[in-house]
Amino acid sequence: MSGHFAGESESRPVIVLSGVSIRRRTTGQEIVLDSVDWTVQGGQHWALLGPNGAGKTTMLRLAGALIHPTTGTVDVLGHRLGRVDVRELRARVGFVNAAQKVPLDAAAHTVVLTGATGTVQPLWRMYDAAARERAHLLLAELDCKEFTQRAFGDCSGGQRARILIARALMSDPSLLLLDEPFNALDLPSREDLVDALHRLAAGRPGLSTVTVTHHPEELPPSTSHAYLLREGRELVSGPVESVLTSENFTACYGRPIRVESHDGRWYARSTAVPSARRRREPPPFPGSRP
Ligand SMILES: Nc1ncnc2c1ncn2[C@@H]1O[C@H](COP(=O)(O)OP(=O)(O)OP(=O)(O)O)[C@@H](O)[C@H]1O
Repeated sequence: MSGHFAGESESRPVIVLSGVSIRRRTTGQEIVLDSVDWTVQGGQHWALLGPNGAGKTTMLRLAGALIHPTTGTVDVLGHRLGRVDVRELRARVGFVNAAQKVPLDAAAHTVVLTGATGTVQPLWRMYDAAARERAHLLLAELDCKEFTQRAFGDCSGGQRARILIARALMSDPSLLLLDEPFNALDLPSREDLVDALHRLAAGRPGLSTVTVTHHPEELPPSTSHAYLLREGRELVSGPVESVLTSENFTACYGRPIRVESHDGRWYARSTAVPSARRRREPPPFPGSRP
């Protein structure tokens, strides 16, 4: 199965947003994205960060050909939105989000198979032996070998996240979009997923990924670039080490934040004393002198 459109090559950009704005008429012409430019090259691994409501998911949905811009142009895998059959294009992009509808009683292996047809329910007649074997291989690659026959609904949050990534890889996409894949994972599950994404990037040089997250701690060491978004506008973007800085995070979130990197991983913490804590003086010890 080929992961490329005819004429598509890894040296070409896989996502290009040029002067993209999005306005929501339903919310009184609210500007969701404002003149956003963004280029993702083949093999790059991007993190999209920014405060709640900054527009991260909207950018991801543009890259997944799920929505169109109000103004500006969006090219995905070399095809301009508005001039291409988006259903065909969507089938070439792996999209993972928590809202993905999945039958809870379906086995993990079945859920992965449905990625071949892009359906919620399995279309059994469409899956040949090669597809079934591929689903097994992807589950093994994502470290899910032991529970291939376990019902999706009985899997833990971390296991579910990895199963959904395996599902998204069934169509052999050259672009994988992950919307808050670490949501509600405990620490060991988070670390397993970080490790899985890192191995995925290392094992598939042609694959580009974009991960929306709130926490730099969730970024695998393979993350090559980052985009900081604030109120629908680019604050800064580029190579990860030039973007994930204390100065940029402080500007992005409007409070002092220290960002550090160790062994390829990233850590952020607020260095501000919350005003509520500052105001609340500790009560005096009973019997203590003023
Ligand atoms: N379908 C919609 N209709 C109206 N407004 C929308 C719609 N989708 C998103 N918005 C608005 O667009 C803005 C950006 O939303 P988006 O989900 O892209 O932000 P985000 O950075 O992913 O936020 P979060 O971190 O909270 O998930 C928000 O103000 C949101 O309310």
